[in-house]
Amino acid sequence: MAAIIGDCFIFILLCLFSLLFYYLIFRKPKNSRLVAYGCDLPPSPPSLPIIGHVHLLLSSLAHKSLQKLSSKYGPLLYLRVFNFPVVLVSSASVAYEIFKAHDLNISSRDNPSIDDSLLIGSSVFGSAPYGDYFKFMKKLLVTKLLGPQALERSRGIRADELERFHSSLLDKAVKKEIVEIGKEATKLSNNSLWRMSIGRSFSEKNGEAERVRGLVTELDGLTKKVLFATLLHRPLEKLGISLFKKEIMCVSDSFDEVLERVLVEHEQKLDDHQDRDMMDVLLAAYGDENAEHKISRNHIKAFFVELFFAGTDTSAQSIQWTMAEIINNPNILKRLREEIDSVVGKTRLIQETDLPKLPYLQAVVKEGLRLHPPLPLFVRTFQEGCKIGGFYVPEKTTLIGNAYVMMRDPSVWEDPEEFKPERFLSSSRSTQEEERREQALKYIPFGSGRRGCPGSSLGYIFVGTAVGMMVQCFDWSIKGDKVQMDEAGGLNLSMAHSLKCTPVPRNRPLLADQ
Ligand code: HEM
Repeated sequence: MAAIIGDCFIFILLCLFSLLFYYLIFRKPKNSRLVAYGCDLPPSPPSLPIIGHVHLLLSSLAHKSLQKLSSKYGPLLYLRVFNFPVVLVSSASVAYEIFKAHDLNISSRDNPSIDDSLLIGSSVFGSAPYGDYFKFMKKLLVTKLLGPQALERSRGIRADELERFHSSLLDKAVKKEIVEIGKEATKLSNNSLWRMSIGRSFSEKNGEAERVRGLVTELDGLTKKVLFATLLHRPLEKLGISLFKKEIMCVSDSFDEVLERVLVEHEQKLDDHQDRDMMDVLLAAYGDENAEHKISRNHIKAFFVELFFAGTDTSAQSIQWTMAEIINNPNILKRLREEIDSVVGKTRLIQETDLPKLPYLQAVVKEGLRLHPPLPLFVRTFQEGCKIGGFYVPEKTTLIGNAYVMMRDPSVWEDPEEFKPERFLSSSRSTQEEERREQALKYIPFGSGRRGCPGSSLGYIFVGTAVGMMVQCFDWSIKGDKVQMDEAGGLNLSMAHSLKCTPVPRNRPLLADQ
């Protein structure tokens, strides 16, 4: 063990010396573009020699340490990862300016690339530059999976999965077992997404489903390392170092194995399929010499990894956080229940078509996402130099937007730390499109612009129906008076103590029907 620590230490020292060497030899004089733009770089807080602000960006609750930084030094800051520029944005007004005037400029993410990896690299949709490949995949994603018509077609699948979720909770309630809400919610979003995109879910019986969910969790655990690799990849790339390659390739290979099986299964049935799912369409494009965009097998697999990573845990975390808030606020639970009982009644399960008639439930979901955005930071790259807030931002600067801070900004939100769904019921909406957009940017759990989340409607459905069903059908008892709401370290905002509670069935007539 001591030898490993010693090796690591020597390795880090070597890296630092090489970087120092690089920094001293290749450091550019003050950017000449500054003069052309006639303005200076954004303010920069004190930094450490050589490494700059790396330690702040990589702290365990990065969104919180960046929150401290912005509250002390301002909403637009210039940071350094060694000699590479990062701009940190922490206010809605600066974010608005960026998305309004520079959306195209920030529509790519300059992530590190490990050849053949399905997790990071050029085949990954979320890392793809804003170009032909991205546009081709996005069009497919909207028409086959996430757009309004596609969601309408797949409604039955989600209704089925919601019923399965309900039965599983009921079973646990009868046995008086404790439920881990996050785990159950992951099953719901994961099964629904697989069935919606490849026509089947993985079997619970032979442990296949558990294994696939485990891979998404492993991927989740890697996010911090991927952020680390992303922030450091430009200095390290020059030294030929690829961070965490072994761990990343290990998870990537396991995904590869699962997805190759599904691909082969689809290839065998391709000719018989009448109603083609997303994988069929991608396979057809893969085999078509004249396809609008030529894609590889790796592109297809990487696309599915991204989809499940982006869609499963985000929705499950939101369900968990929102339920925790509801359990901690009995008045909100009471009001929510009254609304659901009056609109849905007590003899059938809530459905997603009920959601538009349940404004308070929608407000509760939005408030959950405001206080606990599953992705508190969004990361992009400025492709070209530009002027923001009167300051110059050089080309290839990494943009980090702190959505967590923007959605708790006391100058914009009343009682920002409190769970108050009513704030989303007020009808203070402006009719002016511009003002509406600016208003919207104060609320950005799904990011914004061309690279904003394409799954927001599905996300609202997952969270709204799951939370609605749990409130409609069960009372929830917990150990102690209150659920602990501490945040866990990591790139995704998860609960430090996962929500565990016991369901107690509520609606007798509904139970009798099931
Ligand atoms: C409550 C649930 C969800 C939340 C809070 C969420 C949030 C986000 C955020 C913050 C981003 C980055 C946006 C940016 O950079 O501006 C993102 C990207 C993305 N999300 Fe979601 N998401 C959710 C559910 C989903 C679902 C259900 C899917 C689809 C199955 C999905 C697919 C994606 C994809 C593919 C991207 C990458 C988009 C791109 O690079 O252009 N998300 N999401």
